[in-house]
Amino acid sequence: MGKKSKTGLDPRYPSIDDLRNKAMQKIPKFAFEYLDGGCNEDVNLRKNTAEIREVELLPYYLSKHTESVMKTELFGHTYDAPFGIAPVGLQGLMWPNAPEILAKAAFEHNIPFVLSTVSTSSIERISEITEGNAWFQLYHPAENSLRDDIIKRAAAAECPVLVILCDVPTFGFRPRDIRNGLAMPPKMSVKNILQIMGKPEWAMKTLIHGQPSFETLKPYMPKGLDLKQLGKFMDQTFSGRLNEEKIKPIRDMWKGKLVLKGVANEADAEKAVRLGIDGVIVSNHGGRQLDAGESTIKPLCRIAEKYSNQLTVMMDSGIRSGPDVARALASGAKFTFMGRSFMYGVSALGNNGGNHTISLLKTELQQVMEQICCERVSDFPNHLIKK
Ligand SMILES: Cc1cc2nc3c(=O)[nH]c(=O)nc-3n(C[C@H](O)[C@H](O)[C@H](O)COP(=O)(O)O)c2cc1C
Repeated sequence: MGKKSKTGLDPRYPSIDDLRNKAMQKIPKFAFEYLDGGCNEDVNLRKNTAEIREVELLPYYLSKHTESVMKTELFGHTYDAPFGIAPVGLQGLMWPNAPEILAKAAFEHNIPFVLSTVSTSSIERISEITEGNAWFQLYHPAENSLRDDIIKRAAAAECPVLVILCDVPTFGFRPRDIRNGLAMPPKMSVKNILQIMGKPEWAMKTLIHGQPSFETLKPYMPKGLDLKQLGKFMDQTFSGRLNEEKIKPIRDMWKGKLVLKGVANEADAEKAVRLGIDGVIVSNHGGRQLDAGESTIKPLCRIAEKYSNQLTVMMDSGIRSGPDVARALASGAKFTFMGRSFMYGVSALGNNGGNHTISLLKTELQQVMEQICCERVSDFPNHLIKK
């Protein structure tokens, strides 16, 4: 651990970019490129952050200011900050034990942690760490019996929010992963072994924690699958294409809050309202699915304007700083999520990565709020410069 600054931050990493650079040094290339990349030519990946950063905020320096508070009420819970940790698959491949490290940090900071179906810790373990506060993201199973079983487990684990995903009807086309022959567990090609040998801490920690595996799915997987069989199992088990017929029974069965993630236009938001969904995450999966699509800030503005009174409108994709969170909130998001930012943090700093990244984002966001004289998160839209 480096020396701590007054804010509790490690002064060597005062930005998400610093954490990204450190993560690149610490983890094998195949794992870093899986985390860092978008799809095809990475056009949408770059646009996500670039276009959020075109949003400008107005400061009101002479206004009366008492205090700036970033606590945010969402689905009946008051979180300490208006951002959470988005679901990320294969987390333990990037850094051993990553989902548990991040879930613990999220719990301690009182922000939401969302566990992916294909993460490397189980629903039950993450629920234990977060005392039943973690959300769960469901990849849609092909078989109804599997769907029902996983939903029952999420309910038994007391997850308050179930997130269903509509933006993965097909696997994204990701040239780096194809070149790297990315597989779970990692393929032991000569190239990959050489990459692992160059990252001794990652290799040692992976040895200690064991090879990452899909812990939530373990009960349904035949034992001893080789790589080819594992790929076939995943293809047969999940059918990512969501539609209204598939959502209806989930809505009937799930008594908690239901969130649709991956919404990218008003027509799907309209359907979400009709289906009785509680909230949407306007998202393009961090630019990993449709390179020719819009950056998320654009549909966010349209969807928030039209549906904020019927749905809780949230957003992810491209957010890399406190000012970015502020820009998204000013553009109409009630809450925001980040995927890569937290994974860079945990890959760079291990056990302290979650805590450091959350503290960094909170410090930056607090500074923006005080700078522009914004006392409550809900006041951000009053600071938006409309173009
Ligand atoms: C490596 C990686 C794996 C992901 N896996 C999942 C997943 O399993 N389920 C899911 O709903 N979203 C997944 N996402 C998308 C994130 O939940 C989130 O939408 C995205 O990371 C937001 O963009 P950002 O990384 O720019 O913050 C993944 C994203 C990344 C970077």
